[in-house]
Order: sequence, then C-alpha cells, then structure tokens
Amino acid sequence: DSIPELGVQTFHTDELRSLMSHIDDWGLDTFRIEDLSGQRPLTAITYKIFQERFLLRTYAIEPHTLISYLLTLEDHYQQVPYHNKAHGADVCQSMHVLLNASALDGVFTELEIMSAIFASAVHDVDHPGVTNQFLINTRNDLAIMYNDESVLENHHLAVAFKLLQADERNIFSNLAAKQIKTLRKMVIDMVLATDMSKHMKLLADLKTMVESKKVTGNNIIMLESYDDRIQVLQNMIHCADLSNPTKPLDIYIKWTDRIMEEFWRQGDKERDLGLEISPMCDRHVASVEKHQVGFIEFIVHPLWETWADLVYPDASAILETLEQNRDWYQARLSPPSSSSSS
Ligand SMILES: COc1ccc(/C=N/OC[C@H](O)CN2C[C@@H](C)O[C@@H](C)C2)cc1OC1CCCC1
Ligand SMILES: [Mg+2]
Ligand SMILES: [Zn+2]
Repeated sequence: DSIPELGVQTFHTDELRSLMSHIDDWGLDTFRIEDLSGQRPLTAITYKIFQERFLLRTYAIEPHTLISYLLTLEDHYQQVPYHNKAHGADVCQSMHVLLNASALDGVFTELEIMSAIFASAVHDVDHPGVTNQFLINTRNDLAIMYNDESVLENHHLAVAFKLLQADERNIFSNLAAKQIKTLRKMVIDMVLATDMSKHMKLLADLKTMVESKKVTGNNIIMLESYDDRIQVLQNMIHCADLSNPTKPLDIYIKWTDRIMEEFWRQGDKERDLGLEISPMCDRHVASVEKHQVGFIEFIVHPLWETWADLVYPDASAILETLEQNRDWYQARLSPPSSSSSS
C-alpha cells in the first residue's frame, strides 16, 4: 500500500502541506498540525524533517519502515496533558530549527544530525505525566527498575530502542555496525541530558565553552572532541525541551495551560495519597503567572541567553521573544495600582 504524500492520512492535504512548508521556522503551530494530521503531529513532523534532510536516501531508510516506526512511537506517547505526542513533535521540530543555526553550518555530521532528530522525537515517549520525584516517592516500578536515577529519561530510551527491534520498524537496519553504535551512544547521552536535575551542570559547562569559544574565519564554531560535540547537542535538546517560553505568546500560553494541568493532576494524586503536594502542583493554590516568571528568570532565560551567546547572532530573535513573553507574564502579576489607571 502506498504512503500518503505527507506520511499521514488527512482530509486537509492542502492546508497541512502549506503548514509543513514552514518546517524550518521557529514558532510553527504544532497544535494546528496535530489537528490537520489526524492527531499524528509526531509522525507528520518527523517524516517531513527526515525527507527535508535527505536522511532516507543517505541511510537507505525504507519509507514504510520509517512511517511504521513513527506511528508506533507516536502511539507509545501517553495521553497526558503536556508530555504527550504534541510535545514530542514540538521538541523535534524545534531541534530541527536549532540545528540550522549558521554558526553550526557544517559542524555536525549527517549521523549526528539524524541522532539529534531521532533523540528529540523519542525523548519523552511513554511519559506517565508525573515527575521523577513522584515516581521515587511512590516507589513506582520504574524507580525500582532505574534505582531512582533519571528514571523517566532511562525509560524513554528503553522504550524507543525496544520499538526498533521489530524488523518492520528498524529504520537503522542499513547502517554499519559502527554507525549504529555511535548513534545509540549519542541518543542516550542526549535524552539523559533532558533530566532537569542535570540543568545546572549542563549550563555551567555551556558557559565555560562560550567563554573559550573558538570559531573559524566565518564565525563557525569549532568542536574538536566528542565531549565538546555531544555537549552542544545536549544543550541543544535541553533548549528545545525548554523552548515553550520562547515561542509566540498564544502558543506559549497553550503549553503553560497543559503543563499546569499535568502538575495539578500530580498534586491531586499526592493529595489522595496523603503525600505532601509538590511545588506548583496544588490547583487550589495556583499562581501560574508567578511560576512562569520564576521559571523564565531562574531557568529558561539563563539557558537561552548562554545559547544565544554560543550561536550569536542566530538565536537573538528567539531571546527577544522570550524577554517579551516574560514581561507579559510579569505585567499580569503586579497588583492593580492604587491610582485609578482606567
Ligand atoms: C510552559 O511552562 C513549562 C514548560 C515545561 C516545563 C517542564 N518541566 O520539566 C519537566 C519536569 O516537570 C521537571 N521539573 C521541572 C521543574 C521546574 O519543576 C519540577 C516540579 C519538575 C515546565 C513549565 O513550567 C513549570 C515550571 C514553572 C511553572 C510550571
Ligand atoms: Mg522529559
Ligand atoms: Zn520533554
């Protein structure tokens, strides 16, 4: 049976094709693609990126095999408010754009690029919609399996690679053994770096790299060792994972609504279990704007400011949007002024 033009069955071929023509743009509306693709945003977006980067040709990937893997991967994302297939699709597309920074032109190999796209697409597969700490506190089987260390991130990786074991889904069947070994190591290193508990170390190392940044004549970053190369890719996927506040405000607000609902459902579980409710997870004590301002001030802006230095000036417009969005949430924070402002 033949594969549809856009990889997924849709009643909106023209509109979906038009949207997908903006695959290289920051701020692509993943929610709109979810609706137009028959609830298949991850398959549609990842398939388009693989085609656009000629990865099927370069690595002799059979289109049916890629579609089969992507559909199954997408079905293994759980229907939770935030960490669902739309988030996977969004991080994958965001990573695709970040890889296109001109400061990184020609820096990464095809294999590293495919590893980065694959890692982004799979990075939260089978996420149960609760945090690592919750799984640890409730002695969940996953925490027992992974000894409380990067529990979710280890699980996402195991699921992603287990799905590859079926012949009809093995998109890497035509890679050389050495290539598969390298890809697997890089994907593991990238997905493990999305564990928020690694944030401070990742950012500190990125700052050190920026301070000692070496560039070629035309301002292209030079990365000699594997450690340097993977460090940039780890920070890139971490930036993509924490990119919601850098997107157009209407899209950012939708992500905020989703993460808060997911946090509040965790808080509901903690309340029912008689556990202490985690920070920001009590729906009866909500200060959504305050938490977003804090999230940007202490985590997102420091990271993106450093990334923007590394790839200067490629991420300057993104940083600008982030600062505008922070100001918008900040403005909604301040108590109504005493003087009559109306
Ligand atoms: C658009 O807003 C968001 C988009 C993504 C995320 C992603 N969070 O990471 C996934 C895990 O939860 C890891 N931890 C994050 C940490 C900040 O808190 C812990 C309870 C869990 C958080 C967002 O806002 C959050 C933080 C401030 C208001 C709610
Ligand atoms: Mg994650
Ligand atoms: Zn994520």
